Amino acid sequence: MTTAPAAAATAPAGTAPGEGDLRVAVLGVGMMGADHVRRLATRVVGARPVVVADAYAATAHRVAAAHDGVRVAQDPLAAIADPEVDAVVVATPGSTHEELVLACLERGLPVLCEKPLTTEPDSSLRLVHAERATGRRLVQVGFMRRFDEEYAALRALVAGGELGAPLMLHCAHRNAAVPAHFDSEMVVLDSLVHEVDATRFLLGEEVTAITVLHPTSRRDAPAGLSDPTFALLETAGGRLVDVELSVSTGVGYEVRTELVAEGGTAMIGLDRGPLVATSTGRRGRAIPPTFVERFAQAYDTEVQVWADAARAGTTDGPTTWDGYAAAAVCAAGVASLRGGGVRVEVELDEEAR
Ligand SMILES: NC(=O)C1=CN([C@@H]2O[C@H](COP(=O)(O)OP(=O)(O)OC[C@H]3O[C@@H](n4cnc5c(N)ncnc54)[C@H](O)[C@@H]3O)[C@@H](O)[C@H]2O)C=CC1
Ligand SMILES: O=C1[C@@H](O)[C@H](O)[C@@H](O)[C@H](O)[C@H]1O
Repeated sequence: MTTAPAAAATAPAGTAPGEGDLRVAVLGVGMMGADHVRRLATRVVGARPVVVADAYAATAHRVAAAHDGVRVAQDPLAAIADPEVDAVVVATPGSTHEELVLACLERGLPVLCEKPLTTEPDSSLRLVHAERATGRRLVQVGFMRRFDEEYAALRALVAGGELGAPLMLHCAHRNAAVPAHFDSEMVVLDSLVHEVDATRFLLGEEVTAITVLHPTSRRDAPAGLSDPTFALLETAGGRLVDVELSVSTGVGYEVRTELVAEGGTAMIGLDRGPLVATSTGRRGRAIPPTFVERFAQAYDTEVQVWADAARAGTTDGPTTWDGYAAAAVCAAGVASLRGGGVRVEVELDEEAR
């Protein structure tokens, strides 16, 4: 199991390009990729974006034009082969990750691959082996919650023993909306995958079985989507984790985790920011609209940790094994869903650990 990453130095706003900066290619500059380009250009110290690539050339040109010194590569493989690129951020959809990460490994480039590492365990396992064959750690998987201050604090509480032995986690994961192509299996592969990694991170043990169920769907759920989804994870130590995933609430972005332990409970993810009271009768804290706002600090720290390690010739953070283990749980989750909510045991190739 990966240990907690060292806290990174907080980057000052607006970092000027410098000699010795890590020159980064960002592949896929949709929502996350464009956000990572902005972060590399303005907040991460010692790294800067130099090349972007996207299946839609117009998207790549629009993102490149917003930042000085960023070129557009013809395609992602050309960006990876570019001699002026030292490291790569992969932010294309999960189905494309295996080919792109393999190309980075072949060139010996450090890579920050957005979650999920891949969308099936077999392809993730191939990346575990391919990275190992290089003799180095080169891949950090984008499970950014590990870098969120609240998740780190909850993990420290568990590790410090103040709450006694953990018994259960209650998790809520709510999106106001998801893209039109999202179906019920993507909720498992793209959204639940974060809760799987958070479980492994917080409890320090593997998930061994999963059950995924659908209660009555909200009537206004998008076509192809039964919403909400309920998942029950069982861990190697006999702990239970329940997860409610709602991805079309229309409200905002809410991610909560409550730990139940022998000696007490602890909850993270309550609404943040100032408590506002207005003459119009509103009183309360704001709910962030999306993950971009809720996890802004986590993404910044994640990319800074990655860049610092890459410049030092190492890699930190979630590993290909973490990506593989999460993919194996999610594949079992999809099997559970297809089987109408049956309990499915998770198969892990322990020899590859
Ligand atoms: N860590 C987190 O909280 C989040 C992670 N993600 C992950 O980031 C990745 C991207 O997600 P989004 O930005 O939301 O998707 P998006 O659809 O907004 O952006 C993806 C971009 O990749 C481009 N693309 C697709 N296939 C390509 C290919 N073969 N070569 C080059 N470009 C290609 C698309 O044209 C698009 O511009 C996914 O792996 C997703 O799971 C997404 C949202 C949040
Ligand atoms: O990774 C993410 C998205 O892809 C996913 O669609 C959302 O449900 C998650 O909350 C977000 O963090």
